[in-house]
Amino acid sequence: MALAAPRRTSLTRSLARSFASLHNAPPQGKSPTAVVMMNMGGPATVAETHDFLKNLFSDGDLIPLPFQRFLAPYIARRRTPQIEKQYADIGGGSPILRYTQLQGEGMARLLDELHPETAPHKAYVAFRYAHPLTQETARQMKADGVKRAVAFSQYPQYSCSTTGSSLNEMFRRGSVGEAGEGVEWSVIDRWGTHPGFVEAVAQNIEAALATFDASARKDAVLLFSAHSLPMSVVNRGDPYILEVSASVAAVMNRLGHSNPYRLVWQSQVGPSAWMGMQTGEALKGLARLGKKRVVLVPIAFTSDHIETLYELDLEYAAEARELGMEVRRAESLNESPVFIRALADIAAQHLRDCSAGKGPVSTQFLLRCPGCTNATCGQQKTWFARGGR
Ligand SMILES: C=CC1=C(C)c2cc3[nH]c(cc4nc(cc5[nH]c(cc1n2)c(C)c5CCC(=O)O)C(CCC(=O)O)=C4C)c(C)c3C=C
Ligand SMILES: [Fe+2]
Ligand SMILES: [Fe+2]
Repeated sequence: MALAAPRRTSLTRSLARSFASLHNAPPQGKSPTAVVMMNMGGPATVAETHDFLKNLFSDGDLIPLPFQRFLAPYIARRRTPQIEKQYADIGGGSPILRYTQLQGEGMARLLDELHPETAPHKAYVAFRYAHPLTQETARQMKADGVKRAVAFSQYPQYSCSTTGSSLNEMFRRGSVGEAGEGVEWSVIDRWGTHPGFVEAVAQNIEAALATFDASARKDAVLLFSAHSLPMSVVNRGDPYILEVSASVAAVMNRLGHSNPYRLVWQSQVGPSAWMGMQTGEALKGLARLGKKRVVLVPIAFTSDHIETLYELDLEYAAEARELGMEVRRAESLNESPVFIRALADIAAQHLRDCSAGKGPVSTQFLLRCPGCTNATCGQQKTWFARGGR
């Protein structure tokens, strides 16, 4: 199939780089407090898919491969056509940069009001596999003369394969001065039960439920769907499964348990064992049991991506319709003002805690997975716990 022309052709590499810093330029003389929005990123155009996949498969914190330097480009090349088609089908690229930019700008503006002591705040985007890459953002921070920086994971729930990988990369860059000399760092590593995040998700579920006939609404099953994790990662003690479950429990409490629900897992890659039950299988099972109304709820990512726009909306929704089901999807957090306020609140509380002497990292952050053998994880945690020194 011919690929659709990229819709966001203006989102080229150079433009993406200029998005590394988002907020208004700080007043002359006062260096900004950097709030670094860390996430995996996605190809802004179809043409960037190969580089995105190559960076992703080269990351030993996400996918440890034998002979990684040789195998990663090979796997990326082979996988590119299939994934290019998916990005073409969702409109020509990933919207993650656009939404992270919008969320970061809104957050920084609110943060100036909520915590004027550390103003001006400036949001930076640091992606692990797409532009602006962590190293590009680090250089921008150095150019801006940043002296105080908050590494703010944009994954609500912590996994060593996601947040851990982003922090490892920032540690590798920051510890050799790429973000500037003597920068004081602190970390926001997880916030999956923050009331503002929970409220934003709950409101999107309520909006989806409202589209069903009033008489049928109460019977609809809420199917929370999160990116799965290989069992090898789960079994070394990674906290992601627990933390996603805690998010779901908090959202259901906020909804007053208005509907029956399950947490299921999507997007597994390759032949190894992954956390289940898989979202597609769960839909089939519910249809078999006569449960024909479902709301799919993305719970582990803060904006749309191929897992929502392609896998949930195109693949699973089509399959479910064939099974005679009525499926809705709760909107991703994207431009939600409730969510943007939550981000600002999380950052403000963190800065208050730092000022109160509670230290640059959370207690939970310091505990490595019991089965972790990745030396960088240990060095990275020690470095951030010392404020980046
Ligand atoms: C919380 C979210 C995510 C976790 C946890 C996660 C773990 C994880 N992912 C892979 C392998 C791949 N993931 C890919 C794409 C992708 N992954 C996430 C999120 C999480 N991944 C997102 C949002 C995306 C899509 C990005 C976008 O559209 O903007 C891919 C590439 C696509 C593909 O080839 O299918 C791979 C590969 C592993 C191995 C893993 C845990 C160890
Ligand atoms: Fe993934
Ligand atoms: Fe780890």
